[in-house]
Amino acid sequence: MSDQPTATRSGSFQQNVALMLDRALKEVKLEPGADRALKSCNATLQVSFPIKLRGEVRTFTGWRAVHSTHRLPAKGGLRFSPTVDQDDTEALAALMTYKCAIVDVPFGGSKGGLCIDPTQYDRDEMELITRRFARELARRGFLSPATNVPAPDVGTGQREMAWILDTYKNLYPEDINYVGCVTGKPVDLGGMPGRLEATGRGIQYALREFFRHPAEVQAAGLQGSLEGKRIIVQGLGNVGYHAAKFLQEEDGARIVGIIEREGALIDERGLSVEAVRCYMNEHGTVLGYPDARFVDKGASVLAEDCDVLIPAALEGVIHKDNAESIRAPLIIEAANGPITYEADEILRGKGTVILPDIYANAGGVVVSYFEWIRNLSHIRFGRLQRRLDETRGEHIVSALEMMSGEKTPAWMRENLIRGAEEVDLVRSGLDDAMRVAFQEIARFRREGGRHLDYRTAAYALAVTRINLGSLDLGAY
Ligand SMILES: NC(=O)C1=CN([C@@H]2O[C@H](COP(=O)(O)OP(=O)(O)OC[C@H]3O[C@@H](n4cnc5c(N)ncnc54)[C@H](OP(=O)(O)O)[C@@H]3O)[C@@H](O)[C@H]2O)C=CC1
Ligand SMILES: O=C(O)CCC(=O)C(=O)O
Repeated sequence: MSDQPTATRSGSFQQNVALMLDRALKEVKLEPGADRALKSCNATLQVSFPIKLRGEVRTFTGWRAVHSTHRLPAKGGLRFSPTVDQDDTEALAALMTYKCAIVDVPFGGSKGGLCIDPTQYDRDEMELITRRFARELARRGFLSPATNVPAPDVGTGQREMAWILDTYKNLYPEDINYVGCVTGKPVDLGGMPGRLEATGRGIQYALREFFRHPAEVQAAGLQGSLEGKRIIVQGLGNVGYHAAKFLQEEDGARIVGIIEREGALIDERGLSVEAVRCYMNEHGTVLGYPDARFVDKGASVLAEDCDVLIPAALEGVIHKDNAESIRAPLIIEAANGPITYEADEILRGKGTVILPDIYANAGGVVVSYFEWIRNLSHIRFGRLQRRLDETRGEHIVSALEMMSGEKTPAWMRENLIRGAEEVDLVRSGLDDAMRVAFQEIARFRREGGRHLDYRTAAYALAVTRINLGSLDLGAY
């Protein structure tokens, strides 16, 4: 029944990322040897720590990899999963370096992970374990607002970020910027409205931008807008749920398939994302969900007919053994590394258009950047000018009414006088980041007569931006 991760990958996650980088490096001129510097992690910390639980001592192992420090802090999520290991953590840290460069966020790349199955521990036990892990990271300089700032990833969320923040604050109360030691924390504790859904929102904005370019849409064998497009999403966690929900509710897309751990739900008429999520929250599974066809072997649904496929769960789910069967003409990588290098080659050969992870799922880190700036500036965005903007809006409405002698319609009045709330500013900044990055990648892939796929162009553009001249070249 269970549909466990099906990653059949030749080579490790890191080797796959390195192969993708190699392909892009053919498009970029670098100093000799610089490619090796780009492939290796600057530092990886491994910690193992014992905790007494349920009358016995249990030992937990975790990692925090720092891929690059050309900008500081190094930034990236923290994953709690039984499959976490050093190789995956280092691969994910490298992706963070390229991702930050693509969306022009001034961070180095980092990622962390704790090898644990969070479902096996209760809330108090998880708090104990998370706080201890945070202490191990902080004591060794792998957690601080200046050098290394974690965020949520698989198996972690606002709750874990709050525990980490509190642990750091207790260790370093004299650090006036302590609130910025993590992002993705609860809004009450200095988190940013809009960060929770930011990665999913970024997927929506990336797709909207793609569909604003008819030539790119046509090249994918599609036409029109997102309205009515048939979408299959894998993983209804933080990223997958928000992406699918916004695309359905705000763009009129039809979610015809949802693939979860225990199997998949299919409905050609469109599944209600909200209803499925509510069912999952209540029952802990999609098993037994009414009003949809259930497919036992969920991963097989990746190959079902649809317009857009959104893998939003795990790495390596599209691999050499299933790539040929994928029918979606457009794949947007909401997860990190869902397509292996070999599968990517097969899909490219078939003409499948892939919007790569280092662009597509960057919405999270973009809003993390806003959160970190807000924390360092100790003031919420818009606090100083919101009422001023509203007063100016009222003056404009009064002037219009005086000149025209007519009453302004209520909806127009509301739009003109309402000062932006913080979440409006966050969405606007995120939308801008996703639009600009898409346009830059699209330009780069065609520049000088080139005809690159989006992934190769994104990697090449990132490497160009990382500006090797500013890397740590030992000039100390
Ligand atoms: N959170 C963020 O801001 C960002 C996340 N990402 C990436 O997005 C991906 C998802 O992260 P996130 O949404 O945060 O993680 P979550 O843990 O919130 O969600 C992952 C979802 O995938 C499901 N899942 C696990 N295994 C399978 C499987 N074999 N088949 C189908 N579904 C499965 C999980 O089910 P279950 O709960 O049963 O395990 C869960 O619903 C990861 O690759 C992450 O690195 C990228 C950028 C930012
Ligand atoms: O928000 C962040 O800092 C990092 C998000 C992340 O881990 C990712 O983009 O993979």
